[in-house]
Amino acid sequence: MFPPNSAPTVLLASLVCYLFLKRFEPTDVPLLVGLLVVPPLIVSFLRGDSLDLLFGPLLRSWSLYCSGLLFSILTYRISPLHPLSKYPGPMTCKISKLWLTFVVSRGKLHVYVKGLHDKYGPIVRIGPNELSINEVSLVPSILGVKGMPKGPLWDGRRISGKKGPGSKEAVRGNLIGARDLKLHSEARKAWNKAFVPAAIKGYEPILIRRVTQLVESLGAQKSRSVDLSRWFSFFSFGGGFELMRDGDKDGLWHKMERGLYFPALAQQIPWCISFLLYFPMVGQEMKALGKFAMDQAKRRLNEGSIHDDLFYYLIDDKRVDAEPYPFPLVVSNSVLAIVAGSDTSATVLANTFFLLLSHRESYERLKLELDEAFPRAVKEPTDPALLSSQPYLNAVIKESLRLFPPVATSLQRAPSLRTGDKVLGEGFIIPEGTAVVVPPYTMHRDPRYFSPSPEKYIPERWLGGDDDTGTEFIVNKDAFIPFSTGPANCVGKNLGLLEIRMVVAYMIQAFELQFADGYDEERWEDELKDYLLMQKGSLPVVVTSRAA
Ligand code: HEM
Repeated sequence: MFPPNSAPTVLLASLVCYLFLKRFEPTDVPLLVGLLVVPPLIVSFLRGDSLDLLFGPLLRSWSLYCSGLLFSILTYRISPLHPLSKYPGPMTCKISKLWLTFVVSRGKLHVYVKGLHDKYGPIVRIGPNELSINEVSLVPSILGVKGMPKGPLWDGRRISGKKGPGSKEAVRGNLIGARDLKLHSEARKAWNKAFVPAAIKGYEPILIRRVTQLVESLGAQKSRSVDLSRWFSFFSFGGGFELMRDGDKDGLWHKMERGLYFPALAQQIPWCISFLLYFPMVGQEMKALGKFAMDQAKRRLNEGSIHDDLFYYLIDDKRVDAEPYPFPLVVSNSVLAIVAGSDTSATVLANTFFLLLSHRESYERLKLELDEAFPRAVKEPTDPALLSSQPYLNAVIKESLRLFPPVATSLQRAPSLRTGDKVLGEGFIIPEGTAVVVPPYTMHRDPRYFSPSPEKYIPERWLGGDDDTGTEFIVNKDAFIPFSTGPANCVGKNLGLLEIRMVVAYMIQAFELQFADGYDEERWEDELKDYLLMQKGSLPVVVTSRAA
C-alpha cells in the first residue's frame, strides 16, 4: 500500500506533530491546519509521488498521519504516564472533552458531575486535563486569594467573535475574560466601585420603581394564571428594556437565553472557538446578543451621564479622569452586566418561589415574618437593612441558592501559564495545564457539609437547632458558594441579594400565590438546564391580590 519505508516516516511525523501540540497547545487556526496537512504533503513530495497519482497516495498518507496522531493523543491520555492517571473518572471523560460537551448539550451537566462524585469520590477526572474537586478544605487554594486564575473555559466563552468583545482591544479591562491575575484585578477595580454601599444606595430608587412595576403589572393580569418565571426574567432584564410593559416583542430575552447555549458548549472545548468563528452561521443567537449589547452601549454612551446606574461606573466614570474605555471593552462590560446581572437573579427568584409554593408551611411562615416586619398598607418592604435582618427570609433565599445555585458547575481555575505546577493543601499538586472545577451544585448537596437530608428543602437548617427527629443541623458555611469566593467571586452579590429580598417581600405582601391547576411539580427540576448559568422552564402560577 505504501512505498517501502514511507509508513514509518508518516507515523514519525505524526508523533513529532503530537509532541509539538502537547508542548505548545497552539490555537492559531492557520498553524493547526498547517500541522494537520503539511507533514503528509512533504512526505509525499519527498517520496516523489507523481502528480497523476498524487491524490491516492496522499490521501493514504494523510489518513495514516491523522490515525497516528489520534492514537498518540488517546494512548497518552489513558496511559499511566499521564499526570492525572491516578485520579478516577469515566473512560469517556479521560479520552476527550467531547463527551462532556455532549452532556452539556442536554443541559444536565450539574446532575452528571454530581453523579460522578457520588460514584468516584471528592476528586474526579472529568476531562483529559481537568479535575472536578468537591472538597471544601481545598476551596481556598483554588478559588481564594492565594488560589489560581480563571481556567481555559473562559477562552471558549468569547461570544462576539474576532471584532467583538474578544478582540485584543477589549482584553485589557475585560473582567470576565481576564485569565491573568494582574489584568483581572485591574479590571475588577471599576466593577468594585460600582458595587460599594454608596453606589448600591444610588440604585435603590431604580430597583424600587421596577419592583413596583412588577407587582402592578402582575396585579393587572387578566388571565387566571401567569408564567412567573417569565415575569421574573422580564423584571430582571433591567432599565431601558421595557419587557414588563411590552413583552419580549423584539426577542431580547430569547436572544439571551439562546445566546448562552453556544458558549456553554464551546467552553468545554475552548480550542474550537477559533475554528468556529470562521463559520458565520455558527452561534447566530450569541452574535445577536453581542450586537444587542453593542446597541445598548452606543445608546448609553450617547445619552451620557444622566443615570445613576451601573453603566455610570462602567462607562462614564472613567471619562472624568482618564482616557475613555475602548468601545469593544464597553460592549463586553455591557454583555457581562446584562447576562451576569439578570439571568442569575431571575433564576434565583423563580427557584425560590417554586420551592415556597411546593412547601406551603415555609410559605406561611415567611408570610408571618414579613407581615410583622412590614405591616401591609403601612410599610412597603423597601428598607434594605430591615430586609436583610429577616431571618426566615434569608433562610428561604439561602436554601434556594443551596439547592439550585445559578452557576452550578462552572467555577473553573487553572495554574497560570508557564508558572509550573500548583500545590494545593497538603502536597496535593495540580500539574500545569490542568484545569480544576469546583461544582457548587454537588458541594451544596454533600452530606458532609449539609445534613441531615441535603437533598431536601429545609430553610430551618439555616436557623440552627435540630430537625423534626431531633437531629442537629450541620451547615458548613465554607461549602456554601453560590456566589463563588475569592478575588473573582460575584461582584454583584450584594445588589443581587437586595433585589431578591425586595422582590420576595413585595410579592408575598401583595399576593396569594399558588401553582396553576394541573401543574406537575416534577417538571421544575427536569426543566432546569445548566448552560453556563442555570436556565429555567415555565412556572404557571395563579396570582390573587391579598384581601385588604
Ligand atoms: C443574584 C444572583 C447571582 C448569583 C448567584 C451570581 C453568581 C456568580 C458567580 C458564582 C460568579 C463567579 C464565577 C466564578 O467564580 O468563576 C459571579 C461572577 C460575577 N457576577 Fe454574579 N451572580 C449573581 C448576581 C449578579 C449581579 C446582580 C451582578 C451585577 C451586574 C453580577 C455580576 C457578576 C460579575 C461582573 C461577575 C464576574 C466577577 C469577576 O470575574 O471578577 N452577578 N456571579
